[in-house]
This record gives sequence, C-alpha cells and structure tokens, in this order.
Amino acid sequence: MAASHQDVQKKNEDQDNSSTTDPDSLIRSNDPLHPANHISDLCRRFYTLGWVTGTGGGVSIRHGNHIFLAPSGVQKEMMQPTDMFVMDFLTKQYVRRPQALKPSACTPLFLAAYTHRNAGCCIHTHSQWAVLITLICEAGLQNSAERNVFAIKEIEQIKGISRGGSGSDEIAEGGRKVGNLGYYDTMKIPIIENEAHEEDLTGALEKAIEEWPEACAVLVRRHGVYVWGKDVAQAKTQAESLDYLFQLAVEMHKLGLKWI
Ligand SMILES: CSCCC(=O)C(=O)COP(=O)(O)O
Ligand SMILES: [Zn+2]
Repeated sequence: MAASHQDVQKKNEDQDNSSTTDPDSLIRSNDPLHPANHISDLCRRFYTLGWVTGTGGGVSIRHGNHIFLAPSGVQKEMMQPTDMFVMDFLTKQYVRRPQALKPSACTPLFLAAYTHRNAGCCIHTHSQWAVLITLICEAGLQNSAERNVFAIKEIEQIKGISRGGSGSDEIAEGGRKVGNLGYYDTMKIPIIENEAHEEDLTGALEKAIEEWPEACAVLVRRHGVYVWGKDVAQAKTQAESLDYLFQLAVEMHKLGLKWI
C-alpha cells in the first residue's frame, strides 16, 4: 500500500528531528556519494595527484542547506566521515562540530563560491602546476604579459570548462557540453595575490568572482587554485581540465612555445 501524505511527513519530521538531536546522523550513510563519504574519497584520490599533500588543499560539498567541511591541518587523505564539520548554510552555524578539531581555514572561501555562484561543490588544490602558472604569469612570460590572469585558447581541453560554473549535462556538437567554452573561446582564470592566512584571501576571491562572471576558478599566486561547479562532478572535472591546462602551459613555456 502506498504511504499516505501523513506517513511521509512524519518520516521527514523524524529525520529532521534526529538530525537536530543526533548530529552524527548527518554524516552516517552507506551511500558512497553521501557528502561525508564523498569528501573523504575525493581527498584520497586528489592526494595521489599531489593536489592535497602535506595537509594543504581540500574539498567542500553543499547538500541542500548543509555545507560539509573537512577539519583544518589534518592529513586530508586519511580523513574519515566522522571528521566532517557540517554547517547550516542559512544560519552559518555549525550543526556538527567534531571535538578537538578546527574547521578548514578555507571555509570562508568555499562559502564565497556557494553564496556568489550557487555552487554545489568547491575544490581547493595546491597543485604545483597551478602554482607554477601563477609564477609564469607574474613574470609576464606569456605573450599577453597579463600578470593577473591566466588566458589560453585553441586547446581541446578548454571544452571541459563551463562559463561561470553554469552549463548543463546536455552534449552539443563536437563532444562539448552545452554552456561550456568552445575551442575558439579564450579561457580566462583570474589570479589573486596570496596572504599569510588562508581566510584573509576571502575579500580578494569574492572581488575576483564578481569581476570575472565567466570564470569557474580563481588562482592564488604561489599557493594554488579554488575551482567550483554546480555539483561534485562538474567541480571535479573542471579541476581536472584546469590542472591539465596549467601543466600543458608550463610544459609549453619550457619548450619556448606560446599558448595565447
Ligand atoms: C600546508 S597547508 C596551509 C593551509 C592551506 O593553504 C590549506 O589549503 C589547508 O587549510 P586547512 O585549514 O583546510 O588545513
Ligand atoms: Zn591552501
């Protein structure tokens, strides 16, 4: 027999109440794609790419009005779902806070992507390719001599990047997703200057997000990159495409080739 409206409402209320009384219910799930499990799994994968080594970098996921965040200063590849912080996006209060741990210093930067871009996931990497490309741009070593933006065009992988984190999963001609950049578009990623403390980057990152509505990422000079997407899949594939493009440009630079 189908569940009545009252049954469904009661079940939802019970779930809501159990979250209120038992914060651990927010991170307990057998589903590998539950944010608490997914963040731990992604960090293990990203560690092998050199994106989150030495406690640097991280991943955050928004699930409805809950923001899932890793602890600060821990080995990101060793994290367990029970280590996760959960923040209520509307009140910005923590609804789950593991004792003896601090929330990631990247939290205000992740929140900027959720607030200003309606992102569903934000990835911060300390990839050496990201760092190197900021140094090459700083030295004015590409044709455009633009210090505060990495620009590249006419490389197939650009088609893996959405315009401003929008884009749909529909595939257009040529294997490109609708809403993504095309082969002849120029992809531009702004670069902000690093600060002594991660959270002090927030103002500059918010400004860059506002000034570059088509960008799905912000590079941080001598530090790494923040990449977001409407969901985990888009944030992850964009982080992969960007890292590919950063590495390619660094290698092209070493060969004396121009990429713009
Ligand atoms: C060597 S990591 C320095 C801090 C940092 O840049 C970072 O991305 C990690 O911050 P968290 O607070 O999440 O550990
Ligand atoms: Zn960092």
